[in-house]
Amino acid sequence: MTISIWRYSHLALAVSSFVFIILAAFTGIILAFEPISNQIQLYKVSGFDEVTLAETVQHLKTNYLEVIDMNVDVNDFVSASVITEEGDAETFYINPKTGEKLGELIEKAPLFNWATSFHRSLFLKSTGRIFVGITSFLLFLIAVSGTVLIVKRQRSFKRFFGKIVNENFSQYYHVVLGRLSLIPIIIVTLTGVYLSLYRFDLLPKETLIQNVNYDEISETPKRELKDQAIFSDTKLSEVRSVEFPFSDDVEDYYTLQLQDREVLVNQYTGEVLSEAKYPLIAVASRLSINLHTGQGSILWALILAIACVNILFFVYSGFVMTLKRRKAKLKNTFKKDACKYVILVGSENGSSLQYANMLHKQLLKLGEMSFIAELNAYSTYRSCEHLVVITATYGQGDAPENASNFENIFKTIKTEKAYSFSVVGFGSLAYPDFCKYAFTVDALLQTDPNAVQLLKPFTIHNKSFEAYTKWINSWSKKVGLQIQLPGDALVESNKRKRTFNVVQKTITSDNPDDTFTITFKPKLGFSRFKSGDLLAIKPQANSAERLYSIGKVNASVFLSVKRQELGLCSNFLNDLKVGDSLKARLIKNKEFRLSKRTKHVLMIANGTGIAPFLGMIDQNTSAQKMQLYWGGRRKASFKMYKDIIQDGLQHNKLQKLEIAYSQEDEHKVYVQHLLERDAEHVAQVLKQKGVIMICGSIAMQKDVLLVLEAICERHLEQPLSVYKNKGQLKLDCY
Ligand SMILES: Cc1cc2nc3c(=O)[nH]c(=O)nc-3n(C[C@H](O)[C@H](O)[C@H](O)COP(=O)(O)O)c2cc1C
Repeated sequence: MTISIWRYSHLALAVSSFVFIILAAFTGIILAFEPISNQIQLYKVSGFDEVTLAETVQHLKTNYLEVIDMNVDVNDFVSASVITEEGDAETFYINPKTGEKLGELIEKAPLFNWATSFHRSLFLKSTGRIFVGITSFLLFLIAVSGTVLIVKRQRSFKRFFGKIVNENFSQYYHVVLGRLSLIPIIIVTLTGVYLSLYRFDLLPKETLIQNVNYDEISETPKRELKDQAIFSDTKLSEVRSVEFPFSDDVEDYYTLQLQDREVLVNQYTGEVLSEAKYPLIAVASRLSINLHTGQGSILWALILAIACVNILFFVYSGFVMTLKRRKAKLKNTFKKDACKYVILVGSENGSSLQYANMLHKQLLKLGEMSFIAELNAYSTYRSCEHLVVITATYGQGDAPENASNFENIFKTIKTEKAYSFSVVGFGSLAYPDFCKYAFTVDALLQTDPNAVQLLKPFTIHNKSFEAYTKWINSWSKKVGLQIQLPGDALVESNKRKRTFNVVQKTITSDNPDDTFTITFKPKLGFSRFKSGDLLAIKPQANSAERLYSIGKVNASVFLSVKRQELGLCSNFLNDLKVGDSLKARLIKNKEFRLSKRTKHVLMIANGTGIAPFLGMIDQNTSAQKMQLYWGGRRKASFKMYKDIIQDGLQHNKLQKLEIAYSQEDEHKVYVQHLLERDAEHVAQVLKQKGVIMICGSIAMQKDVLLVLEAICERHLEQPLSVYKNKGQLKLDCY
């Protein structure tokens, strides 16, 4: 699949450095805990910020025989190297307010020692340091290319932190965490590169120059430390270290390392003999070390640790996405001009490609000549009789990456003979321009005089396999083929099957629509499923699984099934009798579960789509406000659901029931008509954070969504996608 130069760079950089990145991130997590463990040691005294340098130096001079130096570290712990009254040379933490010993210096734990060496050089000395420096730079480039990809995805810089639709775990968190970790990662990589350059002396040299005029040094006027301005006016928090005079000789002075400069001070008079600002390189090096290691700040160290964990996640999720994209490869057996069927695909992340490949493979299996290509590779197809375009939509109704040039190429190509075309759009209702690019392609194809539209553009929300199967059925009927998709590949996981006993079943002939309800009790009392989940049934050992939306009624699995004349699974279920058992899989369908926190839910269904809602009504113990709009053909169609509904109404589990019959009166009434009639009420449900759930046929879903879109625009002045993004619209149509 063609990918953009930015995505390619992002991927190539990641592939070339991921082993080093993993090692650096892993050791980085360990090292982030070093400054944290240091800081939680209690060597910082209260009121530290108020202590003056004069106070501490005086205490040190009084308490010890000799003082060599004193240091203040990033944690504000003060240490001193002294000769004690007993004549021992010692270095320890002191209380700056008294000069007394507080404790021994913190020794670096062996784990941190190990991690530091590994993180810096992978135990490979200079060679390792070079690798680590390069890895740091590559990670910086990965962050930059990732930023460009996010900007492109969001279609503008301004929307960089805008909402991301959660369609896929890896992709969603790769982007969301990528944005959050961007700044820390850029800082940690740039400082890493800087420290490597510094270590290898590749930065310009700047040295600190001090000029002491030894001829003018004088012992008078002698002053007490507290009267020497440089000591009494300097707070300890401004000091990095103090080197004490080596002897009483007036030419030996104090060397004060302050935060921004070095000052040399006459030990008798307190006169500043010389002072110099640190060179920029030294300041930058110190800042780099602090930013890179998190020294001195628990918060920053924690941010760095989280960024390192995120880096490990990016490696994982990046590879998951790449493998998914690579899985969707295009393979042709025949030449483009020899094929009767041509499938063109517009895809960015590979899922539409997988679906298109399924059709391509099934056509080849049936002995048909099929050719598959990306939309950007559009060309002449001499033997093409049926063109199928399967395309996703990106941005604001734009083409996916591998279809970006299709419109231009299309305009340059002249077809020579008649062909049929059908367009399938993959998209998501979470975006305002649902499957818009599919409609663009359809309109474009209509401009070709040789092209005849075989089917209207068909839209698929959230990669619904059921919806795609439905389209395949319509299309294959039109072209005179019998295509059966190997659904297992997409929907079947390795989860184990359970045994269910049939405890209730209605008789199909009692219902005017050839529909029945059937209830299964899971064996061994299994009850960890919810209304809205799916039951996957294989009617025969080698057939594809069929999925049914279930209701949980009386802790059992409740299905409503329409028997199809030639339907393998519906007839298999219809032949079951009370007492029979069945092996099937329960699939969690999180997207169509009803949260207990939802206060108000408006349920819309037609036909057998009522099943999950009957379960939700039956389970409604938390006083949720439930309203049901159901569409059926005749009054008799409703009979088999009546008991559960009446029980719901009686016990106030269901507050409102609206039914639309399409074949009872002269005028056909459908659910969307009732919704239109109750437009203000529907708008109120959304406005008050209620949820709308739709279950049933795709055709009904389409009509209902059009009405809901219009209601949102008219009454709420917002597109429906806003509510979809907030989780207030849940769909399960097939
Ligand atoms: C950044 C982004 C933008 C999208 N924009 C739209 C859109 O405008 N309209 C739409 O219907 N779907 C949109 N989608 C959903 C995709 O079209 C849908 O997930 C599709 O199945 C992806 O197919 P692919 O994996 O073949 O690229 C968008 C998805 C992403 C990640």
